Amino acid sequence: MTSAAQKAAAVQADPRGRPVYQLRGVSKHYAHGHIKALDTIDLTLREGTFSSVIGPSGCGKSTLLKIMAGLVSPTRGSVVLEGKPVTGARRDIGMMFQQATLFPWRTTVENILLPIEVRDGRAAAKAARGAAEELLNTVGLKGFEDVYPTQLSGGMAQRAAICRMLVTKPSVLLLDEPFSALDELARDFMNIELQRICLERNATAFLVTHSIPEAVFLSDIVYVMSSRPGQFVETIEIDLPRPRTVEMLVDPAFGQYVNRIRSRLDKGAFV
Ligand SMILES: Nc1ncnc2c1ncn2[C@@H]1O[C@H](COP(=O)(O)OP(=O)(O)OP(=O)(O)O)[C@@H](O)[C@H]1O
Repeated sequence: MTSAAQKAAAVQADPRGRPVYQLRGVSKHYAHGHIKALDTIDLTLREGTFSSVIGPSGCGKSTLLKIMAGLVSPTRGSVVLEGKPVTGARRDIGMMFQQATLFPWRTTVENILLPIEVRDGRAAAKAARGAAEELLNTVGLKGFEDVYPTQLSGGMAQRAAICRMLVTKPSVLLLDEPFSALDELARDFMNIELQRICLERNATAFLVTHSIPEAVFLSDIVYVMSSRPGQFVETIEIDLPRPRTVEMLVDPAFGQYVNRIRSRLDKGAFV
């Protein structure tokens, strides 16, 4: 069988989708081994799935995300994305952080085009302006192309940051508490936006969050992490229909998932 045929057979054999990201035995120590941040993480992210990790403060969630992004090297273990080891920043990875970090001297559209400008130069960024405007349109920021970040609300700035993440057409999205600085209403709205974007693009996404309802709302799979050194202590598949809606936040089935994760965190993740 050819490798393409083998791949197709493997996908057919597993209805959950093609493995995109694979972490095997990933551990991370800082300070010459004095701080053990992560311990033997195994993780497979499948194409088109949304996964979250939740755990106590300082358990190693951001470290895990940075290792996946190629920004930090693991002490042990391997990280493979689309069959190739992750050894540094990659074009096919999109990232979003708690703060939008837009440059105040650049307009909204210029901020969105920055990754293309840095990567491919000014001419390429100029040529991509139409695509950037299209993205702004899809997140409800039509008409804000030429305003400066100080004129955007927190939610609008994060929507611009989503566009900046998507403009290079990444195949995976790594999200480090992207909406935690927003108020609850704006956060619910942004989570619905994020879900829509991921479903439309069949994106593979991985989210770090402190919010149990947010993890349940967005995810197909939630990984519960122990306190440092972080290990996965439970993997919970969220079997709720998509698209998920705000009404589902008060659904008993939703509440059961939230309670299950909360009790797991109470029971062991903090010790
Ligand atoms: N560059 C570093 N050098 C030394 N120690 C570090 C470094 N980065 C993180 N740590 C330590 O590693 C542990 C895990 O940190 P990390 O930021 O990954 O946790 P986290 O789960 O994301 O925390 P939080 O939920 O509070 O954001 C912490 O004890 C932290 O102090």
